[in-house]
Amino acid sequence: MTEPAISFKNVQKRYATTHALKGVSFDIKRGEYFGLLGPNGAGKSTLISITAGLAQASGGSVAVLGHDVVTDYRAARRALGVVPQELVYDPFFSVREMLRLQAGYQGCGKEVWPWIDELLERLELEDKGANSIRQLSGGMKRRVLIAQALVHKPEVVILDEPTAGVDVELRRTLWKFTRDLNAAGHTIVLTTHYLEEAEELCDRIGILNHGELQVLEDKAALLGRHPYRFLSLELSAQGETQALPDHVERLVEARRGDTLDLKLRQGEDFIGEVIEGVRGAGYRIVDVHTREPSLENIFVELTMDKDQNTDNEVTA
Ligand SMILES: Nc1ncnc2c1ncn2[C@@H]1O[C@H](COP(=O)(O)OP(=O)(O)OP(=O)(O)O)[C@@H](O)[C@H]1O
Repeated sequence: MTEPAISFKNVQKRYATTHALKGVSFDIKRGEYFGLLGPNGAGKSTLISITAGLAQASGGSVAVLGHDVVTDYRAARRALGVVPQELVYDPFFSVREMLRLQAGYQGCGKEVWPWIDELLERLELEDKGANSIRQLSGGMKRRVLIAQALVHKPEVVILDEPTAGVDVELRRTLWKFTRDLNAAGHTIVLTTHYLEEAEELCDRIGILNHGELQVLEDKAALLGRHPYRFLSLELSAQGETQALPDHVERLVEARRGDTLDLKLRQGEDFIGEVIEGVRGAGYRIVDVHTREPSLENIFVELTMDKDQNTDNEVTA
């Protein structure tokens, strides 16, 4: 099969007062680990809800492995597992019963029970299978939520902010789990507000902003395209100091105690000249750190520029 994992074609969504999606078109390739990012109110959840068949598009279409989510919804739903943000469950079932029941809703029988046990093991829930869900901690419920979306072994998995509010250890477990799923051939779509998470995990990034796809790019290319580098200088004043020269002052992003943070344009602002300028003003440089821009820096820059240049709409 050569169909993309998910194909969005001119997807539109209008609510009474909001144009939440303004014609979004792109493909998520089979087998990739895709990061869907965007500021609050950008339209990510709306796009996911339409893909999952929970909301109807006002225009355009979405297909999962070539199956239209409206006209061929059974096959589309079978191919897709969506891990939602909230767990809706019947508190009287045990974890294992609930997962088996969920598999039943998806049209699967006992053939997936070994897979359910494997999920429990890989999500470190193996000793919780017999517990009722209401006895579980928040972090364990989160893992059950993931298992629930995967009971039918969907080829395409969407994770909607899977690590919001979870501790570092569980975050690591979930990262490894999703990586392993991806390595086993599942396409992963991740939405997250933790940009370092997207930077760590994703092959390709899409950024939605005000209902439009603003960026669709390989992560490496996106990180490489950003023409900045950050320089932090730890200073100690020796006797009299003067104001920094203009060519240094205009690069200053922040002063934190004895540390000066600067943002240098690659190929235009040179570290040697900055250091000379700082020394010339009477400072001793105790330590130097340089850092390439992170996805977070790029995200802020791209989404801020858009706000300032073309759109003054305020998002939630
Ligand atoms: N049921 C609804 N009725 C009316 N407007 C809605 C509804 N759901 C979402 N919206 C609006 O549509 C826009 C997109 O919202 P959406 O929840 O898809 O954004 P998001 O990118 O998922 O944001 P967040 O990161 O905050 O979850 C927002 O302006 C939101 O207020």
